[in-house]
Amino acid sequence: MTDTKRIVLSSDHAAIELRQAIATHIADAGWEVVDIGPTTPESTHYPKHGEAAARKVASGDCDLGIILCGTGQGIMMAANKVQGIRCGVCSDPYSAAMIRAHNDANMLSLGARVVGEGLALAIVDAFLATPFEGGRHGTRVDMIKAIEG
Ligand SMILES: O=C(CO)[C@H](O)[C@H](O)COP(=O)(O)O
Repeated sequence: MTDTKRIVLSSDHAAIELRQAIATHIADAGWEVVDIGPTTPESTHYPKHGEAAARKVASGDCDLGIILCGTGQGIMMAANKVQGIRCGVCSDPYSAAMIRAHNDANMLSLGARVVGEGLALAIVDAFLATPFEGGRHGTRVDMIKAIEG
């Protein structure tokens, strides 16, 4: 585990069970979990949940975020509209490690209709265990930040 501790979780209706499994898994591993729901299975709209989680990270209230929808794609798109957010969708642990190591991603997105629970937990573990490498990757992340203005 890095020294980052506080993780916000959110999803739409397609990913409530997987989100709750991830919350339990990372809390058991010692992370502080801020699960902002939703908790009921009614159909909802992923942009508002992606934005809400992203604002927790962008404000500094949380260090990292994990968000989920059916594919992980829509909620990732919403989160990335918030200034300061770098969120990637991952379906494998290698990519999850690399978005931390090379891209300094502060949010991970998962598709609950794409990955099963075991793979999702492995992806989350890789994301949370990997620090940003800096160096040449810092130059490139600074270029991403400059696009935001
Ligand atoms: O993956 C998603 C967005 O990228 C959503 O979870 C998905 O579009 C929801 O679909 P439905 O309303 O049919 O459950």
